[in-house]
Amino acid sequence: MNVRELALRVINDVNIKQAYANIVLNKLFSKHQINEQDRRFITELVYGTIKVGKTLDWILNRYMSRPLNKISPIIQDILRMGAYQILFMDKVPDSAACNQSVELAKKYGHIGTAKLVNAVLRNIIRHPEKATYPTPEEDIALYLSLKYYHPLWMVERWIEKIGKADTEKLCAFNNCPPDLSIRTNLLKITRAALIKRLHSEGAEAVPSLLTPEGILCKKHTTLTNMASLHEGLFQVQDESSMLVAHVLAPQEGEFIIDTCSAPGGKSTHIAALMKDTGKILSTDIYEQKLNIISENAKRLGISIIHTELIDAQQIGDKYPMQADRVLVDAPCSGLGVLRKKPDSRWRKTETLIKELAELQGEILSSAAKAVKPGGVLVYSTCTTEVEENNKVIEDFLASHENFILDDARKYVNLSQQNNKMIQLWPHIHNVDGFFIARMLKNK
Ligand SMILES: C[S@@+](CC[C@H](N)C(=O)[O-])C[C@H]1O[C@@H](n2cnc3c(N)ncnc32)[C@H](O)[C@@H]1O
Repeated sequence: MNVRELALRVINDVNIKQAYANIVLNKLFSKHQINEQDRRFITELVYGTIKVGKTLDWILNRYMSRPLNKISPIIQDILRMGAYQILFMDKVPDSAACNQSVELAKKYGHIGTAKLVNAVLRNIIRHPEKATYPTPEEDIALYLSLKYYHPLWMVERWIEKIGKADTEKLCAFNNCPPDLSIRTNLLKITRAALIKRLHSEGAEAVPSLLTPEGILCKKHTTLTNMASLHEGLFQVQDESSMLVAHVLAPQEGEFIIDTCSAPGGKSTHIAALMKDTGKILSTDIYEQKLNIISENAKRLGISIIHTELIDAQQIGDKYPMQADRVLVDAPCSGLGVLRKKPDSRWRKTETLIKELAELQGEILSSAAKAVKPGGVLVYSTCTTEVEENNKVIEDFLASHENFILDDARKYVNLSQQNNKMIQLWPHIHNVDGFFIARMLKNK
């Protein structure tokens, strides 16, 4: 199988079986002997074709006499991949993109489909000017959705909530790959010493302005090759996610419950802030994910984290009024972290947002019961959507009069926040979109 055929198999698995691109790619790379250059080509082709998604379909339909979705799924993917190489990959000669796609169409279809693929792709090469979108004046939502490869419903929702200009900035931001953000393990090393160490390992590292332990790596070698990672000197974690433990403000010796905790980014941060004293109960609903928390804790030299398989909706009944502080880093739609996973934007739906909001409310109510009187409850998500954020908290406070909203801004150094609840926007704060609310239990 050549590289394009391998990429096609991955794309087809993602589009037909709803497989996760990173998982299929990892499996592929562990099964086949593929050199570094080919790996990079396959990865770019797979992620690019999937990310540009519906925009490729729109373009292809402009060159086809019958709709793209009326032909077989594998031929659709061959066309998408071919069009992506022609229009978005500068280094691939058009003729190679076209000829190789025709070969794939022969193998996975018949002579008729091969002719179709040849005709459509040659037409794109000869007449690239036909690949146009509606103008912003004609249809701003469709224009932004096509130009920045985002689902139309998402763009419409954001235009309504934050306006056209911010929606455009947000969509553009989501298409830029992030720097690697890491958290210094202050139990083992200072941030300044870690930055020196990272430089010696070939990384370009600078301190984050948002948190005292954050570091941004602009250039670095493959993570798994970095000795400093294996020595437990840092944890990969976005800067905005690091703010959560600071808002929780755990104290040495306390008992903390972290309810939705895998893979343990926040649990291990909390442990470091507690100088590895006291106890943290880190729970999740997936056993295999709990193992990852334990592995991370071990690597980072943390002893106070205990894991337990438990649905967060039951945590309050199992540990009533026992914890000094409880963190609910809730399962969410993840609309704040779209830049991290090129295939994720196409998996989201508006229904998902509504369903999650219900689950989040239930988890929060149960978690509230686990907080001691006088204790702290922190709720966070990596989404920008108000139904999963402010609305969940407002509903919670309306039905739990023994809790009051604390001002989360007091615990972190943030500008542009005009509410006691923190909402970080990717295009404004240059980090993952995150929401953090802090509440105090008075009885
Ligand atoms: C946003 S992630 C947590 C990230 C984690 N706090 C960290 O900082 O590394 C949400 C987690 O919630 C877990 N989860 C989903 N539904 C849950 C439930 N009903 N009870 C407990 N955990 C749940 C998921 O398995 C996932 O690991």
